[in-house]
Amino acid sequence: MASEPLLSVRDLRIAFDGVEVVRGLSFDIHPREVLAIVGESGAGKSLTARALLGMLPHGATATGTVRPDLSAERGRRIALVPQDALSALSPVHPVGDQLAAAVRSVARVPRKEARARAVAALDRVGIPDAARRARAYPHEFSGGMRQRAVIAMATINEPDVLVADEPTTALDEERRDQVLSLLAEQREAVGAALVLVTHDLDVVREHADRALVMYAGRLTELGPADEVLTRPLAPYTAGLLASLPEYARNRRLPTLPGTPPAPGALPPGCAFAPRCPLAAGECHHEEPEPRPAEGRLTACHHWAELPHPAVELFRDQQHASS
Ligand SMILES: Nc1ncnc2c1ncn2[C@@H]1O[C@H](COP(=O)(O)OP(=O)(O)OP(=O)(O)O)[C@@H](O)[C@H]1O
Repeated sequence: MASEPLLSVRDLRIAFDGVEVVRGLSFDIHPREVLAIVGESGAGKSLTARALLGMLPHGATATGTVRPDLSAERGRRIALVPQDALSALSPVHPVGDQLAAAVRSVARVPRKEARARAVAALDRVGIPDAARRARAYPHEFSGGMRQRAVIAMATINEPDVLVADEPTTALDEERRDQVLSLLAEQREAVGAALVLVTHDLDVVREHADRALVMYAGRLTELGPADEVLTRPLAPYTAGLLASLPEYARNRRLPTLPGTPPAPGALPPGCAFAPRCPLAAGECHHEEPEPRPAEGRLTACHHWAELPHPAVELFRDQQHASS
């Protein structure tokens, strides 16, 4: 990507009680791009997203750098799209007042102007009769309108970076698509980049420019989303793809056997080796570093040996074990 990065993360490490759960992660975020962070539960996706916002949970210690550090300008240059629209809004203040307060928290603008921006933001996300609705309380909004209101809140100050951590997990498929489309449209409207944490490869396919695949707190693969999803270079990415219903339909067993290692109980070498059909030799004693490969980064000693299509790797493994 030609542009100067908006944010550069270098050697990010996050630990609890001395046990590292994010283990030396480096990546950039470019202006206006959608970067999806994917991987199984526990991979460190949420903590990475929270580190960008300067919102790590109590007890976490972090080293490494995020430059520039936008966390002091949270709400203005970087903003969180909350997961749960209801709890993100205060029940005791009208929605428009909450949006106006978000404006005034980062800029000295007169109340009237903040109020006008709040109404414009509600209008922009498609809330009908926004001037009147701005005076309503969250409980007077439907679920869909609340969702719209929190997206308006996240984008009202036109941040450079939006961070959305599984923004649609609690929603059914139809609502999920609506919220993601609205988020995509609003991101475009304010010109922000989006860091999108998700389990859902369909969401990545549809909405992301680049995909950062994480496994056991490390970068496994990073590259253009369509390339990563159609021709993965890392066996772990291939395993995630092999688990999709479109590939798994005709099989009796889940196609990515096993579970990720617990933090603090990592195998020697590559953390994915115990689940990897290609693991051999150095995989069991040397953890692979992310290296450039075909215009991407991949952390695998054997990426060049992946079959095409890569999901065949897991089909073969299944036949061998059944
Ligand atoms: N507050 C905490 N205290 C202790 N350990 C934590 C805490 N938060 C996260 N962890 C541990 O850090 C690791 C990474 O957590 P993280 O939430 O970033 O994973 P994730 O990839 O986002 O998973 P999920 O998809 O389930 O949200 C996990 O092993 C988790 O147990």
